[in-house]
Amino acid sequence: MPVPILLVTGFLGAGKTTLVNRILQQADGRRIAAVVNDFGAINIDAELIAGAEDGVVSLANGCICCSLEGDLLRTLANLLRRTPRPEAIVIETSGVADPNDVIRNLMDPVIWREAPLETVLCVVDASAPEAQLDDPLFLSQLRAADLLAVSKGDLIDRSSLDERCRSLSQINRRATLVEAPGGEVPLDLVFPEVETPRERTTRPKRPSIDRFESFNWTSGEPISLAAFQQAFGRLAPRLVRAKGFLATIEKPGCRYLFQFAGGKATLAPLDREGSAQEGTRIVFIAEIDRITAAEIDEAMSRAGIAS
Ligand SMILES: Nc1nc2c(ncn2[C@@H]2O[C@H](COP(=O)(O)OP(=O)(O)OP(=O)(O)O)[C@@H](O)[C@H]2O)c(=O)[nH]1
Repeated sequence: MPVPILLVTGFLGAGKTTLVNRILQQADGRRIAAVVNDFGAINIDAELIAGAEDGVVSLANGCICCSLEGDLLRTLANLLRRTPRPEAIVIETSGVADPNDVIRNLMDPVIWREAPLETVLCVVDASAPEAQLDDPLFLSQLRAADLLAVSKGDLIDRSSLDERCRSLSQINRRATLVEAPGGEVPLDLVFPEVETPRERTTRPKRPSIDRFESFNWTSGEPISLAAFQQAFGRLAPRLVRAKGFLATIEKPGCRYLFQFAGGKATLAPLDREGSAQEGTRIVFIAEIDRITAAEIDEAMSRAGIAS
């Protein structure tokens, strides 16, 4: 039996991992394998994906549309050799990935026969500034999609959400658009169980342009939350995305998930046992030349935090 692939794309911080988690929670015993691509060297997303019946494979420190394309094909081949085989495979691209390049690789005849690409889903942050609609990477992700899942509608008013949905549908008229608050999407749209997955056309590969860079910051010791907030406040204006796990002095034994996306920072306790020992690991993502590793270290140490 061929194993259908769901490809999840979307801009940095749009809500891809949140949506993949919701899908896996609804899987109801179906053996779904997840392949998760983190642009940064620290595999945060793979740790946040819980409940993949058939396991999570993490591809970190690069992008499956370019530097990690061989790793993706090898990973799929390994998943397809498993006994029993997964019933479906979800691939979450990194937010910097151009899905066209991933789709072209998935159209490799051997992969296509065994694991046809069934659905390309793009998660779109409804609350992102309107300027995002002109961003070439965003447009590439949007246009490649069969299904547009609009997240973060709760952060804007109803008429702005309707307006944004209209604009998105105009850019990609072929795609089905659904609102996906907190990553919630109807499973029958995600896995439509079509007889013959549709043929896709992709544009020729373009030379990859390095537009974003990531920085890892780690500390084996618990850090002061108040100091971190102070340091992060200085760094935030130059960042597109940040995420990571924090062990804090204020709450020993508790580990936090830190998220910065769409200009908003959140902190939530993680309820994973034994995780406090793992210290603090944060990935910062910025447009190239907006910030340096030394400036991140300097902001941290100025707030009294040592790596
Ligand atoms: N308010 C609100 N927040 C959301 C929604 N969906 C996701 N988020 C939040 O947005 C932030 C980023 O979500 P992720 O799911 O990690 O985004 P991502 O696209 O996987 O991020 P990258 O892989 O880094 O590109 C997190 O803090 C989520 O909790 C939503 O519908 N509403």
